[in-house]
Amino acid sequence: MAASPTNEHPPPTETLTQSTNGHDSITDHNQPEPQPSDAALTDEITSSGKRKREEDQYQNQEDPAANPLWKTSLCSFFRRQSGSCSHGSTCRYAHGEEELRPRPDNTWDPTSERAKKVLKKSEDGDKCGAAAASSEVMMTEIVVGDEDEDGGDGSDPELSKCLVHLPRNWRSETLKRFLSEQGISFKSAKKKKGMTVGFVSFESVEQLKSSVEELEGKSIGNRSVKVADVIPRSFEKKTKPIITNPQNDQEADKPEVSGDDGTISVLANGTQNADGNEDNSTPNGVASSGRSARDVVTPLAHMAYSDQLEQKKSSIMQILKRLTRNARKACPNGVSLPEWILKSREIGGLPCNLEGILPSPLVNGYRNKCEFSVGYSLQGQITVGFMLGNFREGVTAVEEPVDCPNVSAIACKYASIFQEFLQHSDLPVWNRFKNTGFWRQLTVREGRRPETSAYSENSEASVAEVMLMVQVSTTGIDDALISSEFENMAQAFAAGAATSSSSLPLTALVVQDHQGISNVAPADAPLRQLQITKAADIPETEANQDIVEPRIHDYISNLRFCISPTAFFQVNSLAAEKLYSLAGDWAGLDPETLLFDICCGTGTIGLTLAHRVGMVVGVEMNASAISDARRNAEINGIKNCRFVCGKAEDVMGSLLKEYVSAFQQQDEIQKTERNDEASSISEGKDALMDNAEDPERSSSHSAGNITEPGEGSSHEFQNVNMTSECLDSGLQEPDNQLQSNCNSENGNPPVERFKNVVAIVDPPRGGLHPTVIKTLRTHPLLRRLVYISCNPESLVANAIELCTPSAEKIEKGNKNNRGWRNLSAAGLARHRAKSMPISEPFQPVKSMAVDLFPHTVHCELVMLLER
Ligand SMILES: C[S@@+](CC[C@H](N)C(=O)[O-])C[C@H]1O[C@@H](n2cnc3c(N)ncnc32)[C@H](O)[C@@H]1O
Repeated sequence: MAASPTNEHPPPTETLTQSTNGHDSITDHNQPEPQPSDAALTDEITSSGKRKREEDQYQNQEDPAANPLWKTSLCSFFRRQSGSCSHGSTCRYAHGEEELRPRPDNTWDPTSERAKKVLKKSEDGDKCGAAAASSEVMMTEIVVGDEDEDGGDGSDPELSKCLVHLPRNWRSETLKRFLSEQGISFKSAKKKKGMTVGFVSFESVEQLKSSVEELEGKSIGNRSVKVADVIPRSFEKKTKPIITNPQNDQEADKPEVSGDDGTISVLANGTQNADGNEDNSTPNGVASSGRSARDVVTPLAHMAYSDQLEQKKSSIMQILKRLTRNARKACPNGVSLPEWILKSREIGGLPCNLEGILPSPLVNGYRNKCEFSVGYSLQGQITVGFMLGNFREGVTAVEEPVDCPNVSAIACKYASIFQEFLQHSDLPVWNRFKNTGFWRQLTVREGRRPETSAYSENSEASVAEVMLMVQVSTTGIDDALISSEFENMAQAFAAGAATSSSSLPLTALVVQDHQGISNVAPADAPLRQLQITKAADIPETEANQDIVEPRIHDYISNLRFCISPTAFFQVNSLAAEKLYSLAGDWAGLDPETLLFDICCGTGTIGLTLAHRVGMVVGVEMNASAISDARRNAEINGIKNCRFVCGKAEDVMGSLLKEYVSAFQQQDEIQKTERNDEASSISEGKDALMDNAEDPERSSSHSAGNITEPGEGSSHEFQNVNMTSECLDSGLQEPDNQLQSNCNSENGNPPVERFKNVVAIVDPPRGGLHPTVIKTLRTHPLLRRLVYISCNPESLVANAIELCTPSAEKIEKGNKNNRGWRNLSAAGLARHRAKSMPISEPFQPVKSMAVDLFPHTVHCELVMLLER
């Protein structure tokens, strides 16, 4: 749906009980309260006669789905008869919430959960708006007025106001037009597309007063405008070069959601919650708004850890039940419900047992990676810490990471060293509203010592290495100035580390140059390593004089892992160890197993399980992470792993085909051996070896040109042999040693050993690409799949596609049907399940939560799927 003043989608929320993919939250803050008369469209249609007439009316249309009222009301038969309706998929009414579409006036069936949510949001919004109106919007960057000569802001913050509840798709021009149409005099007006707030400045107190009176409560669409103060009310202006980075306004629409590692640098769903207290500072970082970095970053910190675990477990149970409900709904007519759905009634509707939740060995200071925003505090001070809310709602205030129990003491110290440095820097901090400035973000990554990886609450003592990555935007800034600032920064970090009460490790300092609007930089954003001036007090081993590449190390299951600046690594290493070993136990591994580690990052899962399988094939799209994975295999002396750089959706089909072919080949050989008693087993093996050694067949290829299914079989033996396979990515390692690490351990053709094919998938928050799901589901030899997810919602959505029984006849997808935009993740998955090629479905066998993120709502979920 296109955004319009009356049709705006709220940002995804971060709670476990609501979708984080945005689909479930496609509700409208600005929707009017559903009118009682709307109910006539559902509950009053109870007489079969009336209903029949309406049904006929729809059925006679060529494309009933084109009717604007199609599926805009819930089917009362379906609801009353617990999920059955004689009209099946041709019913014009929605069978459940997932099928429900919005009405032409953008309202929802008033009996639906969505309508109730909208109503609640609108009530909450009014409360929140009232609070905002009486107080302030936490936009701590100067946004009003035009820039003056010295690069500062031309407006007096005392003569500036913030307008709340504006349509998201408005820009400055729209706001100016609106104000002019209302006869409002103003000095300047700014509004960024994507935000719900705008900023207006006035020429005089009189002008401000009369305009505020005129504007307060004015209706735009179905929302009332609220007028709020801009904070901070006064800025200590600094004369700094202002460098403009012209950006596409639309980028502001990009959601700033938490990362796969539960990244805590950016927030979702922040709302203004000011209490009007003018003196808005307290020493412990609690803002006048009543909101602190601790509340925002660790919302469960006020609860006992055992209660946090209970809460997460019950949230996950609710999400898991969606798998059963949706697979039941998606089960094609005439196909019997699978056993696991029938049995789900015995376990409260769960698709399989949730066996519990594994607690994190470390509950405080467990994060080995923190991303700190750079911005202004509510007092207008340059601050390095966490944002107190969502930029879209006008919040840019950054507060120090005080009292956030998941952040390590070391990370806090580096944030504070950087803050001190920035307060004296000649270059400006990044202004999110204007997309100008230089300093943007600080990432602190820690690597632990092996011997202190024991479960200890003193995590600081176990940290041996620290890598700092500072994100900047260099556009338009003089190179000499940049170099001198970097030099000063390196000195500041080195001195700060050395003079800290217990000297801090400092292994590598990297600068990432990023011009985009959101701080989430692409993997290929330029990196530059800075030399750290060795301070006298830092022991030789901890200074970085000889470091060629910026990397740190951590240990999981007694293996050493090398981590480069942008590679993914679980933020809670000790809990990750538990996660991986659980996945390994459930995967049913043995020396005859070929293990696919899909979305393998630095190879952690595959490498920690390599000793339990015949061979590991890891797939990962981040080139640095793959390079780390190969190095990690090497430094740990692991030789039965192959790491492929590429998107899983691009390479999995080819990889599986290679191994399917290998199996088929093996079967044929075995059949020949059985049929021909005269031929010896060794002859069969020799033939295999001969083929494997055929140079025509064993030439290596890169991931970029991995053969697509059906492209010929010349790679079959070569891939089985694996003699030169490990370098099959665009990123060729020059080191021959690495190549040898990927050979089979004893030189025998590994095809003999791989009786089982198992996949462990650990995708990013959005889940697996549909192509990967299809590839895994339709691979006949893949009998077991362990799904690890940091987002149980996407695990459930993917599992719907993996576990729903096939229809007898496959529905062809309608490519022109844009109705999918209104579907929830589960609804979309059901829709896709219909066009899944006929194949044996998986069954959910068991699941377990693993808490990698104490004090937050996030949690990992592991599910075993078998067939
Ligand atoms: C949740 S992390 C898991 C990494 C690793 N298994 C671990 O535990 O450290 C997800 C990984 O998937 C990678 N990734 C994201 N999309 C991908 C895709 N389409 N194909 C392959 N890898 C992908 C990311 O770069 C990231 O390393």
